[in-house]
Amino acid sequence: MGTGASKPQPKKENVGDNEERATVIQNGSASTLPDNTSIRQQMVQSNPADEEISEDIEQMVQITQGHKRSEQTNPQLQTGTRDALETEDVSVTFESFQHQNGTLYTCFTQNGMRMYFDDEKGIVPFPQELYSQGKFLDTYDESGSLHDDNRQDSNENPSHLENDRTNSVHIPGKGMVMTYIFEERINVCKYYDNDCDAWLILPLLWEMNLDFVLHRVQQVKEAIPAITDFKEILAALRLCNYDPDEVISLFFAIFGDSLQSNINGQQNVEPIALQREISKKDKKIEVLNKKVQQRESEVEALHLKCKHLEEEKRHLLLQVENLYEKVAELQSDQEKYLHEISEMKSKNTQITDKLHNSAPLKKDKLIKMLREAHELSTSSDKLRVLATSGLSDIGLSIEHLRSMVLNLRSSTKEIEEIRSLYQRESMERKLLYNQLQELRGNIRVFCRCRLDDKKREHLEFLSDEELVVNCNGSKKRFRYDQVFLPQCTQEDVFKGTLPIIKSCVDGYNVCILAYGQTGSGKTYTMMGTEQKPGVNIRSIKELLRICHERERVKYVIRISMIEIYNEGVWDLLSHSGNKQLEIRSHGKVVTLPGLTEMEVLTEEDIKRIISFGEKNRTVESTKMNTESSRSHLIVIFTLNGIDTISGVLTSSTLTLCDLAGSERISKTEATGQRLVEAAAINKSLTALGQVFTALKTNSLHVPYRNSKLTHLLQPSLTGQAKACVFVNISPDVKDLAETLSSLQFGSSIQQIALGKPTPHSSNIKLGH
Ligand SMILES: Nc1ncnc2c1ncn2[C@@H]1O[C@H](COP(=O)(O)OP(=O)(O)OP(=O)(O)O)[C@@H](O)[C@H]1O
Repeated sequence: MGTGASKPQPKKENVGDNEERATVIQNGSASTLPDNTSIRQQMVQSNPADEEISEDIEQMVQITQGHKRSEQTNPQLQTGTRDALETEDVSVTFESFQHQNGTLYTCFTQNGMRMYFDDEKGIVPFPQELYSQGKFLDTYDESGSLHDDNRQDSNENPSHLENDRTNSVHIPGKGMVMTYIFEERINVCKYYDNDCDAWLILPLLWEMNLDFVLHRVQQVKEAIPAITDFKEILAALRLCNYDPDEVISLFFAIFGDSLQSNINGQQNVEPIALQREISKKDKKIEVLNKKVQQRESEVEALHLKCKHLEEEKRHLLLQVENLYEKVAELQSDQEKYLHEISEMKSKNTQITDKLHNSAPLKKDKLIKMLREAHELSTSSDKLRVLATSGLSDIGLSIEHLRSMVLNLRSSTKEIEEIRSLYQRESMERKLLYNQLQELRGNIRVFCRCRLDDKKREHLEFLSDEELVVNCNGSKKRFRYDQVFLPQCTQEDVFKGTLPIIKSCVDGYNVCILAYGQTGSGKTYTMMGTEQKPGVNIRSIKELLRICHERERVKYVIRISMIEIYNEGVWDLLSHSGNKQLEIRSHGKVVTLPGLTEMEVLTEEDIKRIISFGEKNRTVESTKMNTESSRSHLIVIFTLNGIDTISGVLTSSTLTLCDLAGSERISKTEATGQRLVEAAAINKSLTALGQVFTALKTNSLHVPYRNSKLTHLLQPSLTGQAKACVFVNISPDVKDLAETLSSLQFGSSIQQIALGKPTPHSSNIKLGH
């Protein structure tokens, strides 16, 4: 650092404390004392309010110097004082004592005696009684180390310190770790700013121009070439007191062996950037997960509201119907009354006419007639009142009816609005769920090791994502989305496939494949046993469960079973037996005309149909003189759904594929029929590898048609699909070469993303 001789020296850093502290070291000679003007200048510079204290200090320094000088000029000085001053390293330490009433005392210790400056009395010993009424702030001794009477070492136990400094962070490979902002004394590179007349921190980029710093950054870079970001290194250097060794150990402690493998050139990935990327993705996944959950509950709420409104609408319609009936009844009553009134009126008229026209009547008859006329008039009045009230009832009912019809209209409108909102929310939920899947990768690769009591010292399972194979003294490390240890259950394994099975119900084509040498556990993983069912039965059970749960969508599920043997495609569900099929393509649509499809409603249906297909497979295998492990078994479920609320149609397929054994021809020493089989398997598995490679390199042409297997799987291995590959391995050391080859195959797929998946209307048409 280019600090000019005339420039003031930087003051000692006093981290996290506003109080000024100063230390003056006197090595037996007055000439080694720092210039007291300089000390004062530093203190004033850092805090002008402390000018008063600095004057005290100046006075004390003068006293100390005077003391020394007087000792030189007066050899008769008291012996005790002389002895004390003649000790080799006589030091004066300045301290600040904070009284609980806020008063700050500036003290100094000389010859073991703590003194302070009193305004009236001058320099006097520090009163004993004050010790319990306040505390000493931090001081530095001559070695530069910090003393603090009132604190413990902050490195020992951070938990007692303030809580807002405590936090946690996820470090890939280490999980969630606790963090704490420590308060430490460190070296800081500053420059002298003439304009401010102060020492300021040199910004990172300029600091890089200093030889001192550059040299250290270079040292770290040379030791760990994987860390290329110089700012990252410099930041670490700053925190480690510019000690490159400490930085190197720090990086190794954090990033561990991944740095080592980078040094050995086995990977090109920059670990820090990658780990940050992973961290970011993890956070994004977490946010998306929350959003998905939120959307799901919103969709559920809307669905409930919709149901409720439909119920209300039905209820209102019933009421309207009742009212119509009541109005009709009242109208007929009204007509009846009106009719009766008119009849009475005509009767009345007739009687009056009779009275006028008839010859003079007898008195009795006249009285009787008058009474009758009176009665008629009274009942006519009554009828009129009844008719009037009937009419007003009708009016009221009509009014009620009208408001109900209006209500009905508005609730129909509301239902329509909710329906469109629901449609939007459903789409959004699907998109979010899909984004989540995309982040995790549309192709997930799992490794599963068969359960075996054989020793497996050549296999080391580092975590549930990593395993190492010891091969002739060298170690090969493989990383997958998940590694299932031999003791993992069928349930554990199935859990890994759950998310993509859910996607299938949302309208995405999904494919689950098991790859590995013969006997490595592919069939066990896919089919399983009666007691321990594998992915096939569990996934379709889950499909049925989700379909059943989504009341608003009506699904039809169909199953078909295919075997690919010697590049021939066979329908295993055909009742006529031995039926070979042709694959046809129209653009991206793949069809298998004549393929048998059966509708399934329950788990029992599926078990029955699959066991029928397996029997067919065994019969055919016997006829063809082969073993089931020499062919690929493909079970396809087609899901057609219609959303009863939004009317949206979805169509998707779940393809479950138990591949033939992947062992190499050279190892099997096959001849004749076996050689033909092995060549066909080799061809199809090589084609599968080529398809994955083309996808990995984003090739314009993906060679799906190189084998029947890849041709058939095309809809499940394109941008619109999601796939999951199980790499099954044997723990037996004699299978080491095949294990390595399978693991390498899995690793090559691991780095592929299928592109952006989209739900679609069916693009694999079966049985037409
Ligand atoms: N994880 C496991 N736990 C218990 N048994 C297992 C496990 N994996 C495989 N097995 C058993 O190992 C034997 C071979 O497994 P499986 O038939 O599934 O192998 P495969 O890879 O399908 O062979 P192939 O290619 O010949 O069909 C079977 O008896 C199976 O039950």
